[in-house]
Amino acid sequence: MVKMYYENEAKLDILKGKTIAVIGYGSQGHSQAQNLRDSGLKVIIGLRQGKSWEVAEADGFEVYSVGEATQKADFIQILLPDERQGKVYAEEIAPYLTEGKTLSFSHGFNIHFGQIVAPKNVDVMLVAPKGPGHLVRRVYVEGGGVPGLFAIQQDATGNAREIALAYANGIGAARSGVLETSFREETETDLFGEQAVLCGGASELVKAGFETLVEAGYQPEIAYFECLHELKLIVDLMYEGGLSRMRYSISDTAQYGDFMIGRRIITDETRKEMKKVLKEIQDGEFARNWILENQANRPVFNAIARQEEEHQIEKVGAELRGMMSWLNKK
Ligand SMILES: NC(=O)C1=CN([C@@H]2O[C@H](COP(=O)(O)OP(=O)(O)OC[C@H]3O[C@@H](n4cnc5c(N)ncnc54)[C@H](OP(=O)(O)O)[C@@H]3O)[C@@H](O)[C@H]2O)C=CC1
Ligand SMILES: CC[C@](O)(C(C)=O)C(=O)O
Repeated sequence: MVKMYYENEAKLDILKGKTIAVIGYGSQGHSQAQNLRDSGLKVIIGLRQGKSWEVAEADGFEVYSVGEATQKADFIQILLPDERQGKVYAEEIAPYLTEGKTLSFSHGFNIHFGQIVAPKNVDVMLVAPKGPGHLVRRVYVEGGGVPGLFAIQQDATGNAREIALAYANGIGAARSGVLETSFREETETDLFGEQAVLCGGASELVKAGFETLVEAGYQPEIAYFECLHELKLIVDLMYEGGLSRMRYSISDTAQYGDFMIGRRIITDETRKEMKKVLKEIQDGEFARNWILENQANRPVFNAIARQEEEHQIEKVGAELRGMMSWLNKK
């Protein structure tokens, strides 16, 4: 059984009195910064001028340019979009990354694919909550924590593991458990999960189901409830108690579909394609395509984003959710 670290083995002490610079104040940045501050640690924010800067100041943080924040900090947590990290690192972080500091990430993309190469005299690590940023904050405020991973790429100070675990505690991850991994494993599994299953796979499955029902003449509102809304409630059961908890709660008729029909939807073809996607992640083809797409100012990404906004499921969903006053819409 793999070892899980909890608060008792992930003491905050080594980060007490140190300055943590959270670089970026988006989904992960705002949640990690606020959790660390509420855990009693000193946090400053590094940003460019813009929307996030105003939000971080309104949330009561001292905000600096990325270079200034790096200069002032002992621990630098890079929470910028992956595709921008290489440039910002080279221009604004590397010049101030002096001996003994910690360079940390929540995803290993740039280190693993060689876009950032840190000097030998700093610690390099990742501490990654396994969940979306807004939930990292929400769950912490509720008294829990989103579980996390940590990995050490470089231990220049001899304290890197202790520091990583302290950071994991600060963001609340050690409340529910932190697992050790490597940059390679985190990067490849995270990319595979989000591309093939959680984001890519799940949204295509939802749209395919919705389109099938609507094309057959059923009301789009019914199709929305069936294929998108209820998915969250089913996944909640899996999250709380695995597939068996879902099976306990659903009807036997639904369970028949779970056993017999699901495998007609996720076929050997799909599994073959999943393996192909994983191979492209492992051999760097996916990283190259994503880096090149960004260098070309995202022509394909932008075109598909526009088409997706127009999808009927988005319009019907917005109307229905407008009637659900209890929903958290932040
Ligand atoms: N989203 C998630 O839940 C998860 C993300 N991660 C990882 O966390 C990291 C951050 O992702 P995420 O939180 O989604 O990112 P977001 O896109 O939500 O936020 C990015 C932040 O970086 C700022 N920023 C962008 N460009 C620059 C720049 N050139 N200089 C200074 N600041 C800049 C943005 O500010 P501005 O308002 O100025 O644009 C914004 O505050 C990534 O490595 C990602 O893989 C890991 C696990 C989950
Ligand atoms: C599933 C998407 C994710 O990998 C995450 C929330 O962990 C991301 O990078 O946003």
